[in-house]
Amino acid sequence: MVLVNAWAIAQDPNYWEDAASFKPERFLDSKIGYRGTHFEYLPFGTGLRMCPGSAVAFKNIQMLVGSLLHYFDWSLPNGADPTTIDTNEKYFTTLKKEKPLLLIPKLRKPNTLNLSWDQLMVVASSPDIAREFCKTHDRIFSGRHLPSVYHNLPGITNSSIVLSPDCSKSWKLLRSIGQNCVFSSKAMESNAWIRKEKVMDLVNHLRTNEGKVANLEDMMFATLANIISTALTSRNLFDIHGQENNEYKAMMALVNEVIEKTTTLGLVDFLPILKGIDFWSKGKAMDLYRKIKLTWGDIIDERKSMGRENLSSTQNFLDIVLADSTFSEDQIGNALIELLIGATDSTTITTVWLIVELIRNQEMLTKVRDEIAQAVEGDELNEILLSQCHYFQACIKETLRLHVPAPMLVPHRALETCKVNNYVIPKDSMVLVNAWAIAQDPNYWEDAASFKPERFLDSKIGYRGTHFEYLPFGTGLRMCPGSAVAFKNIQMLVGSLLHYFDWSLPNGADPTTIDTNEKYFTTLKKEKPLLLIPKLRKPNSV
Ligand code: HEM
Repeated sequence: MVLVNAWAIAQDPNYWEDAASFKPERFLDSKIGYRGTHFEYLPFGTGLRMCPGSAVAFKNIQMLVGSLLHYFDWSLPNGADPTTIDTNEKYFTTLKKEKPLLLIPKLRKPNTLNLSWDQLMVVASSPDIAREFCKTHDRIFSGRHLPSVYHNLPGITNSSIVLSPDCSKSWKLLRSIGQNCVFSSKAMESNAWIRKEKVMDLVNHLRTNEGKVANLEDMMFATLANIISTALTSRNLFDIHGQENNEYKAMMALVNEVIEKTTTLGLVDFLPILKGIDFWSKGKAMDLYRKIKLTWGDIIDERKSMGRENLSSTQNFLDIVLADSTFSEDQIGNALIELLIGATDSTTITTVWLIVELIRNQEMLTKVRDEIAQAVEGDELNEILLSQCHYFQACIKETLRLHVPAPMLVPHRALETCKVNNYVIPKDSMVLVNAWAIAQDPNYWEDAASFKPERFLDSKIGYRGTHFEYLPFGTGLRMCPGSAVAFKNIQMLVGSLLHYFDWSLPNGADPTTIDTNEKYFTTLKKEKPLLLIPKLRKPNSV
């Protein structure tokens, strides 16, 4: 193996004066270029295997950084001194800045930036305005903005429910297949065994690991992923008992990476002017395609090998889309990934906060357990019995109010110019509904910052999008179709974990001191993982 140490060469004091300093002047009036003809400077290599993209890279860097410096002033978070910015590096095959580059932009000359290059954004922060956007003008605001990463995945929008740019034919087709296989009351009833089986898999795993610290967030995520992947494809994604296996870890990393890639917005989402030089999204898109194939490739191949006749008899989501020749394999992979993310990410967040709130409030926890025990009365826990537990359901609703998992829902897009509340909202504006602010509004919620499940007892307020002061699942045409599924999953999963186990914090810490910091990007999660120790409450009841 022959390595050319371009780093050492570029630091060689025989060729570079004061080599460790950043001195751009050395390149002024110098003939040294990056095309591989000056052997003391080889950032792109040289010879036959030299990087063919050197000039493209140079132009991209020039345009991207040039625009960012021209249009914005940049400061460090918390007003830190720019000269103190961290310059540590990390090295594997490339040499990167170790910590992420976090900076705050401020427009330098607001008038020099043509507004049509910007993305106009409108935020609805009260129930009345949310009603205007999502009920009165529902159809007009039923578009979606496509995150930049998807601009580079041709054809993918035709296989999307969440990100379909409008309520297109393929959106309707996929929503109706989803309705048949997952969302409808009939589908939920026939999938009840899946919920129970996957939750009991987790209960049994915890039983054999009694007394050991459990990363409950990961385990609940894996359980929810198995519930949805079994409903969609008749296969588990995770072996819940093999959490130490490399296969489990690789799948967890893969799914988390896909979630991060599809939900993270890039700079180009806010500054569409950068579209032409957006190599960040292009790279991400190609990687995403590969990851989606890795996640579902085997499962799709397996189902295909069963032959059409057998597929139609089983009738899960994958079988139906495979039998219908409308979708390519890439598109099917995308539809599956989207439903996997939709069904796991927000639901896991809610299960985590529900457990945190109940563990901090022992009185409420006892009330929930007594209610479940009374409903079960020596029987096996099941979702029909759990549906009689009104206080527990009120706790779930209150968790969805106080910890709205998608605080701004999923961004909507104006399909036409429309007047709302005397403001003209131009076509293609991004519309966000601030469901978080609405759920904290003191005009609608007394003592809004406190966890008080009682407020939902004897209240008509439900989560189906008809009460505009409470919109955890959105409302209108683009409302979450999985709200009832999510509710049943949370009920069964958390109900079982509380019924079968006592939970304590590692190192005997006081449960009231459990960390409740949040982190926000498109969803609002508990910042640190939920680590708890299970102890069987009634060993013979499992
Ligand atoms: C606690 C759990 C969940 C929460 C808080 C949640 C929340 C949401 C929200 C806020 C939206 C966007 C609504 C809007 O833009 O107006 C959405 C869309 C969606 N959700 Fe959920 N969701 C959850 C669980 C689920 C589950 C379990 C599934 C599938 C089984 C699912 C599938 C979807 C899909 C497919 C969409 C896209 C709808 C469209 O654009 O037409 N979600 N969800």
